Amino acid sequence: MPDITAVTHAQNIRYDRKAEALYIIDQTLLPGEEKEIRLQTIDEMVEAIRALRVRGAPAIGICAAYCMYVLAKSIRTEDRPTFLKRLSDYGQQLDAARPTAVNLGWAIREMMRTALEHVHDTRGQMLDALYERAVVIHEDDIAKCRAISEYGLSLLKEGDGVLTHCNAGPLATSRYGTAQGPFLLAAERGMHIRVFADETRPLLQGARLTSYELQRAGVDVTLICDNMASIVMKNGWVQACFVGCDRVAANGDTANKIGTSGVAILAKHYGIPVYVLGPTSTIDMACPDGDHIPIEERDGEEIKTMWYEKPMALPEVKCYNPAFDVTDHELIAGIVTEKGICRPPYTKSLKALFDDKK
Ligand SMILES: CSC[C@H]1O[C@H](OP(=O)(O)O)[C@H](O)[C@@H]1O
Repeated sequence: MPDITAVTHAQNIRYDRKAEALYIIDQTLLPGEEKEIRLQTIDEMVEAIRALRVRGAPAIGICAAYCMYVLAKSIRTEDRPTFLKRLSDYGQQLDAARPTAVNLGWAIREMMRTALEHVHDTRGQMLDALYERAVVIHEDDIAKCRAISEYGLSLLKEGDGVLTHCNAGPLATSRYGTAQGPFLLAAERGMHIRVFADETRPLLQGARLTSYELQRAGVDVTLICDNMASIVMKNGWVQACFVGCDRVAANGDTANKIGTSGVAILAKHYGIPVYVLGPTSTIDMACPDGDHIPIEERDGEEIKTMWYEKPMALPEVKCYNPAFDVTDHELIAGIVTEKGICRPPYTKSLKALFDDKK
């Protein structure tokens, strides 16, 4: 029996205030095992982000915010300059774990700003402020994902087919998700949307996570290999593509999981609109275009051996394993944020989002 709420409200990141402990669901074990692990030390936190035990731009930011609180509590000094230096050093180690998702650095800077704002308070008052900021970052994302899901669903009608790439559901965010949020909202409302989920080589976020989330929520999901995207589009089964984002540049160029730009190029060929869905915290107005987005490169073993009983290539074979690529803004029909759907020209429509903040 589908349990939509169990999916939409899955606690991928949980801070236990009584136990004073930070827990995450280890996403590297899904879908076979749903296991919480505790993050206590900087090394455990960096490893968890680097190994994608916690992953997805918003989720990484939320986790980093709680990590900064946990680390602040571990700094035993009453000398405030020393405290701030040590917390800043921890923040730099966390930020270096993965370079592409802008939410990570954004959350760390937000926590450092909070520490500075309370530098003349007592230690207890500062720690309370840091905890409260982490909770606000977490709860804001819940509200943002809900709004993004509503705007995203407004683009679809009963019976539509949608192709998605990688995972941008509750596991990658807080609740509902971004690119997958509209599908869960549709399921809640009894609306039939057919989702084609790319497996998303090499780490299989689509196979392991998206199909796991959508199947359990009772969404009509079909898992395909990445090289099948063209045929499902050609068959007329796809009316739109919904993808997440890790960093959106000021001109609308968007970094997302490797393979996204290929999906967008295919979609343009078949006349299918591509929508990027993500919170404004993923938009980097200081980044002029996609050429300025740092692209994380990962270990080639993720390609050659990670999922196979026997290696699929000779050990000496070179690999190229970028974790993301950049989709040109001209291939994007709209960028769906919690503030609404931005349409081209993005240099204007994205800027307007932040002008609203004033
Ligand atoms: C809601 S952001 C999800 C975004 O993050 C994923 O990357 P990763 O699995 O490496 O953290 C992917 O790019 C998704 O679109």
